[in-house]
Amino acid sequence: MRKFHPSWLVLLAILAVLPLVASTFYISLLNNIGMFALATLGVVLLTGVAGMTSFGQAAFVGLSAYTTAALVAPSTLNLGAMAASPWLALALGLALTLLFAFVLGLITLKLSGHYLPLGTIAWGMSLYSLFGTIESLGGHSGVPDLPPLRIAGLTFGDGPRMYYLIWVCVLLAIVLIRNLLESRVGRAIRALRGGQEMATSMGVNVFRTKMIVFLVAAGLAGVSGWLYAYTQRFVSPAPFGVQAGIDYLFMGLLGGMGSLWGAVIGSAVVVLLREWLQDLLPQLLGRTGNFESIVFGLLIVLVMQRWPGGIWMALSRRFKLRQGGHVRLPAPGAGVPALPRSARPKPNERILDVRKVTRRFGGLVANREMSLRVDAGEILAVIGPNGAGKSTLFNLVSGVDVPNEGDVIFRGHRINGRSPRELAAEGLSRTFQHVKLLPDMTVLENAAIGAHLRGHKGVFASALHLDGEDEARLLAEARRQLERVGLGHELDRTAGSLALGQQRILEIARALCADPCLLLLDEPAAGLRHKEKQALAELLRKLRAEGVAVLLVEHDMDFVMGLVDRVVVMEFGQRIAEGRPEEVQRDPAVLRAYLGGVEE
Ligand SMILES: Nc1ncnc2c1ncn2[C@@H]1O[C@H](COP(=O)(O)OP(=O)(O)OP(=O)(O)O)[C@@H](O)[C@H]1O
Repeated sequence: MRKFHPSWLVLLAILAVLPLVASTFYISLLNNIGMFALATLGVVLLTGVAGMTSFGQAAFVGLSAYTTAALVAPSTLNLGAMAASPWLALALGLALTLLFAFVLGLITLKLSGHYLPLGTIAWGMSLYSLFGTIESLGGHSGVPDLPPLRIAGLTFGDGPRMYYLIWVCVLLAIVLIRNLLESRVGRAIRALRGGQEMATSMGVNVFRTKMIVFLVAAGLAGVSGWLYAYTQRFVSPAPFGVQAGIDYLFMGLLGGMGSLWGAVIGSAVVVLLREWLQDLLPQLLGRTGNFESIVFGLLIVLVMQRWPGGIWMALSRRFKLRQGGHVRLPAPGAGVPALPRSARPKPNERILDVRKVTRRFGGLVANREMSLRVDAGEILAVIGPNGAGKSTLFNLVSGVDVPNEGDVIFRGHRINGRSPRELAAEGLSRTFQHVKLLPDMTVLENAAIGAHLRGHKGVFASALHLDGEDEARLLAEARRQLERVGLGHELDRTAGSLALGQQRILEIARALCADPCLLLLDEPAAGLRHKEKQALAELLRKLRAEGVAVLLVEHDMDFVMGLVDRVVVMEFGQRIAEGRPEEVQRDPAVLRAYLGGVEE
């Protein structure tokens, strides 16, 4: 059972008491804060957690609000008593919002860089225009006279009852999303920020995961829109334009994109400040105008400059609150059944066989008829001067790139053109030349991303916290691998606080969580101190003894020569030597390549 921090009780008590002491005016402000917070939670999830900037959240709120209005307002479709059911309005509002989000997601989520935010602006503008042009929905004048919300004989006006309903929705959303983010699916969502290459190499279906985030964010906007329609009892296009989409982003930025509570704080700051400034500024300046927008602009610049993590981050640092939620740390030896393992290769089984691969970039031949093989329980290093073609070869083997000619055979199967995700499922796992960890996530969570394909629970089970056993097994596996590589005492630390050497070892633990039979290491010793290199070499020897095949691309000769079984030397895209370290060190072609000449 998940433990709740005592501050939850305090918060619940405050939220319960507020409408009893606040005036009607402040209750309606609190209602607005709650509705904004719901939609902003979606923005935090999309932009803060998954790294996809969206200006289109307001349009989804509007879609749901308009669906509700169309069903329940007497001036619109007038579908009779059945259509006036708030549950039907909620279900249809959500369904339509999710359908739109799905279609828009299909079109825009494959866009990268600034094309995605531009895409969200485009659909935000289109939906806004659509709301204003449908005459049966009142055009730009909107839909008036929605009936109040009635559930189980109770009427929810814009007073305390509505307040409780809105804030129950907000708290429920926070709990469900928090559960989701601390699960296997949540780690995949958070991995999106570490770059698609890392996520996909760990077996994450990047497009599907983006779509999940997108739909969850749209669903939150949908609930917010439904509540909005019943609270305001009037729906017009104005609150759902691109400007409103920017406001949601501001709320997230002000509150803090790194935390779900940032959405609540940002919404509260914007709603309250706007209200006060709208009264105060005209009095101070002696004239009316949209002055609060100028103040907001300055405020955003100031907050971003002073507290780039937003107000929530600044507060939690000030009061030393824990960041990043509570990881479900598995107890050591807690009797959690181990995850099933794939069939182990036999000793000396041929794991990787690269046969005469050629890769051309225009007129440049980066790899020319390159061949090499790696067996189980063997460490092979590929070395060569800068530009020799090592990274190209690494990309061809890891599924990042496809050879023009030749074959890459992995455990007897040709894998040319297979995606890194498919290769991860087959037992090929990798680390990166420039470490790709999620610095704010714990060591344990980072490692557990590697076990993504070995878990099965999806979004609903995770959000409802019905993934207990699956999650316990994944985290126990992550713990086992961290102990295997010597990081068992750092489970709860954030990955960003580790030294580079430990980060590289953490990447190896993450790769091991996938239960690989081939480890691909891209310059694993780069930037390490002497002692860290020794620790890394020790670990790789241990893995070799356990039957793992290791292929590493490396520049550091001392590291390579003292560790590996065989070396392949490349120059100008070709293999110029292959053999045991002591053999290649004496090879005249190798000496020529490295020293520019050899004395006969
Ligand atoms: N995507 C690409 N497009 C065009 N040329 C490329 C591409 N990738 C690599 N090359 C070229 O292929 C050659 C081999 O590059 P590669 O990065 O594989 O060498 P390397 O041995 O890994 O070098 P380093 O040790 O400096 O990383 C270089 O001349 C490089 O400029």
